[in-house]
Amino acid sequence: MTTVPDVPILISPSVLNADLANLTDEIGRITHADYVHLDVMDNHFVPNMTFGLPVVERILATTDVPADVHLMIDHPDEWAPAYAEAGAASVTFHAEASNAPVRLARELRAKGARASIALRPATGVEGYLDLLDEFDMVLVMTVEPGFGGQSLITGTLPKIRRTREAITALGRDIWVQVDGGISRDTIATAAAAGANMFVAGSAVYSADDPNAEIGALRETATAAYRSA
Ligand SMILES: O=C(CO)[C@H](O)[C@H](O)COP(=O)(O)O
Ligand SMILES: [Co+2]
Repeated sequence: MTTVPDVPILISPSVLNADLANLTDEIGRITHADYVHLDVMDNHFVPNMTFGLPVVERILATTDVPADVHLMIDHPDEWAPAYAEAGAASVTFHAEASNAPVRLARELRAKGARASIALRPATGVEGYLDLLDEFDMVLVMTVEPGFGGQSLITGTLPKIRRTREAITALGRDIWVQVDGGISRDTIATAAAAGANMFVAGSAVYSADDPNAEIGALRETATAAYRSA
């Protein structure tokens, strides 16, 4: 982890585009990561399906890298607490899917996880600014959730900026995560807008040396965040 004034710069590789039949080995290739990002999809909230709690539990049991679970599922109020109970360091649920985001965040925190709320590209942050204190992180989706390997939607950058401004005004240590289309070409823009935690799937797993790629991403983001 690198820290710029008050803010840790964190790289969380997504295993979505890794070899899902060899997850232990694939996670073993990202030992320089701060977190491992686990995309849970249910084929209802998004038009794709990955893995669920039993697989996440096995990953948690076989890796020392803290897990950053991204739930792209309906009914997170019902399902998310089990991921915290299983030992995920951070649990992110979608604002669009939750009926009671504050209650759920409190439950996740009570179970020892960082509580995080995700916003699809079309979901504004304004409705959540008064609730920021209830969360440890806001995930600003930089692609439509569902698939890896997409291009970052630049129209999401103002939302990253607005979220960071509100957090700074509050004076709290709340992280801003970006997810989707993050690579050496785009990470500086997202960091300069105020993101401090970066999910990168295809950029890390298509690299010959995933750990070297993580280092390069972290270095670029740190420089961009500092100079913003
Ligand atoms: O949540 C996600 C997709 O919904 C993934 O985390 C994300 O897309 C990572 O993949 P890439 O870095 O290849 O865009
Ligand atoms: Co994700």
